[in-house]
Amino acid sequence: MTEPEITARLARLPGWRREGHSITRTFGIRYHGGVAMIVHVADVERLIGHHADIDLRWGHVRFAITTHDAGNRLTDADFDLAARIDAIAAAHGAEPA
Ligand SMILES: C[C@H](O)[C@H](O)[C@H]1CNC2=NC(N)=NC(=O)C2=N1
Repeated sequence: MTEPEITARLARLPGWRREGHSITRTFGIRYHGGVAMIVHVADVERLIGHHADIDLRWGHVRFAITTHDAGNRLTDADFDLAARIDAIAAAHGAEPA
């Protein structure tokens, strides 16, 4: 993806931000709720064949997405997964953090 493409896709995903060659978002959620949310995300990841780097902490969970197969560059699949994570987060009552 070109830089203007990345900027345009990111603008349509409020809450996600660029961190180097990844896009990231943190949600507030209680620890065990975070575990349940991650299981749900993992099911969707398996379906679409694309996986986030996930960091679960006490009270929040952070997702970082890049395409490893493309040499850690941002691709369409990253933004697709981000939108799916937003939907799952909403279903689990996760708060924007
Ligand atoms: C064979 C399989 O599709 C690849 O290894 C997939 C799996 N999930 C992946 N997820 C992410 N984020 N980047 C990848 O390059 C990637 N590659």
